[in-house]
Amino acid sequence: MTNPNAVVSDTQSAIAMAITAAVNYSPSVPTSPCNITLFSRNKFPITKIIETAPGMGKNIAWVDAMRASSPTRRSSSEDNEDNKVWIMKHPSALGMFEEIMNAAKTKQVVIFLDYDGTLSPIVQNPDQAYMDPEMRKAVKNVAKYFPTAIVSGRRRAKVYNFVKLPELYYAGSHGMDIKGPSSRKHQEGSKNVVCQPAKEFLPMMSEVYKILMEKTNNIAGANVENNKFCLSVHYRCVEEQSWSELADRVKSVLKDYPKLKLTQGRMVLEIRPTIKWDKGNAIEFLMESLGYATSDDVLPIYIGDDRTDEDAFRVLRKRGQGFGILVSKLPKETSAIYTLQEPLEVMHFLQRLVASKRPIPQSHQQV
Ligand SMILES: O=P(O)(O)OC[C@H]1O[C@H](O[C@H]2O[C@H](CO)[C@@H](O)[C@H](O)[C@H]2O)[C@H](O)[C@@H](O)[C@@H]1O
Repeated sequence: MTNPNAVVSDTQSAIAMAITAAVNYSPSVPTSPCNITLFSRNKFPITKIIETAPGMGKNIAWVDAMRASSPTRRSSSEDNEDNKVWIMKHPSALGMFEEIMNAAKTKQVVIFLDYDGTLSPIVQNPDQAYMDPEMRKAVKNVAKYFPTAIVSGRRRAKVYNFVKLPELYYAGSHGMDIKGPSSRKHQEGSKNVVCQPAKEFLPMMSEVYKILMEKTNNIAGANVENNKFCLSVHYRCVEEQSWSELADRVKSVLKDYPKLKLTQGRMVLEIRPTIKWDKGNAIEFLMESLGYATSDDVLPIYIGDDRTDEDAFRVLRKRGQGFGILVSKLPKETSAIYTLQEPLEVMHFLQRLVASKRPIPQSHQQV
């Protein structure tokens, strides 16, 4: 029997590209949704923005666009070589921990954390992407020493319900809904931090949500998630032969809403306002709110796993400050500097950050 909330492969979303190209997946892998683990070497191409509402041509079906960007299968020795080169370019943040700490020595570290795939493993039912209590404890401890923000595609209230730590900053809807902590020791007055750059889109988003629900309700497995300033149409549990139909229906809705655009994440189509505001803008805003807009004495660390996190990695690169850390087991094109393989490693990294702040007990000190 299928476990509706089984942890699924980080790369499962890449099956979108591999669906018909037999070379791209093992024939022994089952193809029905929600009980499968399919493999692809690179999920990044499918998470890019694929089209915006006004320009959606019938000929460039999104599934085809995804197929076109699918990597072809290569021999495992080539894979290993790729992995080696990639990991040299983006070393493990755990392996480089001392270097990171050296860079942080005289600076205030600020922590930005993506949620899905970073703090919680990817699961089939988005409503059940729970956080491990040990991970929660690690995040809670980190926030005792460093200003900490969650930056997620989820609606802010929903990601808060998973994380449940009032001392953090939360940027929901891919950064379009930011709020400061309801309790925080680091920054007095920070509870007033609020930013909703797409506020005027709210009635439109509610309207489109209802229409999408109606349009997709007879496609088995389709799930529309209302993330307030963006909408997620999940197809992880949709039979692959219906993906094209689902995409067509979503696109047909968007034809009437030229101010909305369609982007793609892991097994999810995302509908967002066309405004230029992403996770990168969100971290700029938060850095400014924390008083570090132009400071040299700050070291932001952003940990995320998805294409949307690349906007934040790029901002850090541009600032020439801090580090982006990509959570991935597979080589991917990224603007992050370091990598961690999975949420478990994220937890270990956070725990080490906390340990680095704790005084060494006298009995352990070297003389
Ligand atoms: O920015 P994030 O916090 O990473 O949020 C991005 C999207 O995450 C969620 O969807 C993804 O995770 C689900 C649970 O593991 C999985 O079922 C789904 O296939 C993934 O796409 C969330 O449900 C979306 O609303 C977020 O936009």
